[in-house]
Amino acid sequence: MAANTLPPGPHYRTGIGYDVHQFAEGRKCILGGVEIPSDVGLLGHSDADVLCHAIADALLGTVGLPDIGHFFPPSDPTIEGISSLEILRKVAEELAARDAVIVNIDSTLIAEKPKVLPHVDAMKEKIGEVLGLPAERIGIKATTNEKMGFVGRSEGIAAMASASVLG
Ligand SMILES: Nc1ccn([C@@H]2O[C@H](COP(=O)(O)O)[C@@H](O)[C@H]2O)c(=O)n1
Ligand SMILES: C[C@@]1(CO)OP(=O)(O)OP(=O)(O)OC[C@H]1O
Repeated sequence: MAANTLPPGPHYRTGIGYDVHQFAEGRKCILGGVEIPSDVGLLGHSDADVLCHAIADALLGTVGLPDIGHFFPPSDPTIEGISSLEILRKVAEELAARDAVIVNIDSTLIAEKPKVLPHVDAMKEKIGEVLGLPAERIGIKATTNEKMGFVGRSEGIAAMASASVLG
C-alpha cells in the first residue's frame, strides 16, 4: 500500500476550530445558542456566538471543508444577525451529505466574564438539538485568562473547539 493510503472506511477524523469576538455595548451575549445575562455583548456580523463558530470550524475541518466564512461570508448583508445555531445546522447538513457521523465535540471558552458554567447545560441542549448529538458527547468548558492579554483585559471572548467524526 502506498504511503498514507487508507484502507476502506469509515475512519475517525478530527478537526479544530478557534474564534474570537470583541465585547461591545448594546449587543447581546449569545454563547452556545444561549443568551447570557451580561453587561456587555459580543460584536459581529452574525449573532457573534464565538463558541458555535469555533465548533462549526472544528466540524468543517474534520472533512476538509473550508471555514464558516466560505458558507456565510461576512460581506453578505442577507445574513446580518444570523443565529449561529443556523450555521451549525448547515454544517451538520454538509457532514451528513458526506456520510460523516459526529462522534464528539469538545470546547473551551476563554473569558474573564461572564460566568459561563451555570449556562453550560443549556448550551449543550441547544447545540445538541441542531447537531443531533446527546449532551454527553459535547464538552463545554471555561477558563479565565488570569487577567493577561486581550481576553484578560476583558476586551472580548475566545473559544477553541475540537471535533471528531466517523466517516
Ligand atoms: N468565563 C468563565 C471563566 C471561568 N469559569 C469557571 O471558573 C473556573 C475557574 O476559572 P479560572 O480561570 O480561575 O481557572 C473555571 O474552571 C470555570 O469552571 C466560568 O464559569 N466562566
Ligand atoms: C458567520 C460570520 C458571518 O459574518 O460571522 P461573524 O459574526 O462575522 O463572525 P466571525 O467569527 O468573525 O466570522 C465568521 C463569519 O463568517
